[in-house]
Amino acid sequence: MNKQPDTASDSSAPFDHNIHQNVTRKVSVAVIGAGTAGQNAFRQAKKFLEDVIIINDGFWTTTCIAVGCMPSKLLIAAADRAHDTNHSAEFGVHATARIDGKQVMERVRAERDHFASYIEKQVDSWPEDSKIAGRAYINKQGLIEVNDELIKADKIIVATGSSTFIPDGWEDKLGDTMLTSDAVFELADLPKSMAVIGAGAIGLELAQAFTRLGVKVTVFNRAKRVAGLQDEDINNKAIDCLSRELTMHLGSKITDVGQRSDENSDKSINKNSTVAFIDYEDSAGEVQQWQGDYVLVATGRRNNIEALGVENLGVELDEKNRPQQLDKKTGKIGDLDVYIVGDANANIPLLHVASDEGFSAGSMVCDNKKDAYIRPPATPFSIVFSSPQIVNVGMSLPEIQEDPTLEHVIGKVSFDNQGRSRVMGVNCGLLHIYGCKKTDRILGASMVGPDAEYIGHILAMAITNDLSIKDMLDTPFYHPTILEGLRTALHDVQDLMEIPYQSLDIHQNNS
Ligand SMILES: Cc1cc2nc3c(=O)[nH]c(=O)nc-3n(C[C@H](O)[C@H](O)[C@H](O)COP(=O)(O)OP(=O)(O)OC[C@H]3O[C@@H](n4cnc5c(N)ncnc54)[C@H](O)[C@@H]3O)c2cc1C
Ligand SMILES: NC(=O)c1ccc[n+]([C@@H]2O[C@H](COP(=O)([O-])OP(=O)(O)OC[C@H]3O[C@@H](n4cnc5c(N)ncnc54)[C@H](O)[C@@H]3O)[C@@H](O)[C@H]2O)c1
Repeated sequence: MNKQPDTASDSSAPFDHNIHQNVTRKVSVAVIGAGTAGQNAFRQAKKFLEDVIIINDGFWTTTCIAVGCMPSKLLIAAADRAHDTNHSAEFGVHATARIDGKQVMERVRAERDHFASYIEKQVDSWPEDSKIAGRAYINKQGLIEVNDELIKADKIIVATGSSTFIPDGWEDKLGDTMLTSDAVFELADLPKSMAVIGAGAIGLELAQAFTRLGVKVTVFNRAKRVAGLQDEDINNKAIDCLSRELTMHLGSKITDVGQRSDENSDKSINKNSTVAFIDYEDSAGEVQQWQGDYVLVATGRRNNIEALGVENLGVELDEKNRPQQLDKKTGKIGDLDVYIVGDANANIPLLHVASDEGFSAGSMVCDNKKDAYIRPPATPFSIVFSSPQIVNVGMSLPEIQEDPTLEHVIGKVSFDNQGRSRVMGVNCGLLHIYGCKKTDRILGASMVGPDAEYIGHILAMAITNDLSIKDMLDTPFYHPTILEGLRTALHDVQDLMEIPYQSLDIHQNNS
């Protein structure tokens, strides 16, 4: 736990280094948090500066590898194998998967540990005196308290990540029947049943994976929305595709959660014979109850900043603990010598963003910026690894609609009958591309459908590199691919444009 503010040495002046205290170290740069953002920041700063330290509480192998991106994708990989085995009858291939739950979970952990070992090796190679294992707190004097140390740093990079948000009281009420993404990958075996609360990225990915592995999963979400989709048509299509295999109570209101003893419960899962329950009102307002082995709480994540003491450095936080005056390119806060990067700044809590921001902040703290490379803020881009995948790129539809100068058109393609998607039996989906009428450029896109991760990458590349729709349509699309669906949507955008397609005329006039 964080230490409390040192009231004995209270000071109203932020970052006041003149206050006499028993400083144990003075360094140029302190990085707090050794996840992806912090490790990148440390490595980059260390290239140019000797006296850089990194302080971390908990494991040093990053959230992404230990409990995030990688174990979740490993579970999905096993689930997809099972799903394909069990759903090949339409191809005339009949099989039933025999799922060994213990082996599934063991592989998830073994492969996760394999990835973790590379990070461990890297951290091991850093000088011992530059690493401190412990929870940091920034005191009223702007000094870092950690273990028995009091550290004065000229520049501080905060990379403390985020944690699962659990609604008040649920942890106590659910006890051992509650899971979060931190605990779920430690399950020794697959349970029989599970509720997943939250239909965001974490909830959807894990709910579908466990369903495909034979667990009876029920998803609860308070909004009639999945993955936070903001384009109604795409949201409705995603609900349509996903609900073909997932039981989802969208628009439901949870009124209570808890655990109770049940003699019929599976003792191999729960030695105390307890089961979890959820009292809820369904979307029609009917009072209902769910009962099962576990409740996986996936109700969002919050940045780890509330009790860190960044206010003592002069950082202002809003009511949601988001730092004000954040330079999204570098993580720098106003003109302070403070950088807040990765999930800690609550801007875009995704791995590639944490990685880039950490690298940029690590470059910024070096005096010799000649060798520094500040990465431009990435085009917004997210993928939910459900089947079908859900992707958002660039500006969202509400953002575009808010700006009347962005005269937009929406190019569409359905994947329900798209050639290759149908061949592969993955034909459920919809892509919307938001194009700007005047500039022939893509403003953004939202999609649910097969191969969405690749379509998303192509669209992100087009937006980042300012490619026109015409540039994209002049690029070959191989036949038969799912990506041909992207071309159909681009053609649809073009047909709605005020700029006529001129490729042939231009070439002829110039020759
Ligand atoms: C289940 C799950 C699946 C995900 N899947 C994806 C995905 O597929 N793709 C994707 O892009 N993103 C995914 N994410 C998000 C991604 O994992 C995060 O955006 C990313 O890991 C954040 O990195 P970070 O460096 O900001 O924080 P972290 O890696 O969390 O590092 C923060 C570190 O700071 C430490 N710390 C906190 N407070 C203190 C303190 N006071 N003193 C010292 N140390 C402290 C923490 O213990 C931790 O070690 C997923 C997340 C989860 C939970
Ligand atoms: N593939 C990926 O890139 C990936 C995968 C997993 C996680 N992540 C990252 O992790 C972050 C956190 O993911 P998340 O899914 O936990 O959060 P989220 O904010 O995306 O989704 C939380 C969901 O829980 C619902 N919810 C909240 N409180 C509720 C309640 N009391 N009852 C019912 N529903 C409730 C919300 O309506 C929302 O739909 C994401 O924003 C993303 O940045 C990314």
